[in-house]
Amino acid sequence: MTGLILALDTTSPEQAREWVRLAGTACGAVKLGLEFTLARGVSEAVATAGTHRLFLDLKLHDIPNTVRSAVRALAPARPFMLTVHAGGGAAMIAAAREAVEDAFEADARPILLAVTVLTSLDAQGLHEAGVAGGPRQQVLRLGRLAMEHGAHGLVCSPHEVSPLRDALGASPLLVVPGIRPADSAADDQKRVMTPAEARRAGADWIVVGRPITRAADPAAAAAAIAEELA
Ligand SMILES: O=c1ccn([C@@H]2O[C@H](COP(=O)(O)O)[C@@H](O)[C@H]2O)c(=O)[nH]1
Repeated sequence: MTGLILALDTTSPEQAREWVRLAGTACGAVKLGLEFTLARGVSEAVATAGTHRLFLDLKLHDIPNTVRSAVRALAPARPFMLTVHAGGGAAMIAAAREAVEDAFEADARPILLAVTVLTSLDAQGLHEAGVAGGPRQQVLRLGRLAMEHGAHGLVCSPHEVSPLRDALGASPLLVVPGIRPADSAADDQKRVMTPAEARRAGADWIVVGRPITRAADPAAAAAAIAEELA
């Protein structure tokens, strides 16, 4: 069963709430990230998510001590999921996990996700950043590292779901952006698949923003994606 997380990329709480209303029961959680929280703060993110499960996608990436403190600071928000960059390394991921264990109440611990390789990067983008090997190789390397050092799951593109399952088995929760319905125009997302393809690959959750929020009819777009996942 693959769930839909709606990415609410806006600075406006009113707009975010309206998208959630339009998506209705199609979405199983909502994601608020840097754009919203830098403009409005974490408390407003919590208020905007309302009764929906909140994925706080802050992609923390700093020295271990700073990330540990930042994760601790998120405890009052009680997010359902939160993200760190796997590229921050073993000690940073372990520090984030320590904070999840010691700062959150047992029934409110978030799922700690490590972002492997951003879905906006293709082989050329990785090469320009000095990474030898393609996205698949790098995702597998970082995915293994993150899971060995305390992450509960990984953020990856739909193209790496199957290789990750082969390498790491069923236990990592795989959360997958880079989702584009068939016939979508090309944009900044480079490693993409349709919702149905991601479901067949074995994604636990797909993350979808603009294909819903920028659609002429967001409610219909969300319903169509939910249908592909059913
Ligand atoms: O590798 C990553 C990690 C996170 N994201 C986030 O997902 C959504 C995708 O939105 P779309 O509008 O569907 O492209 C967005 O909030 C990103 O910050 C990602 O795309 N890729």
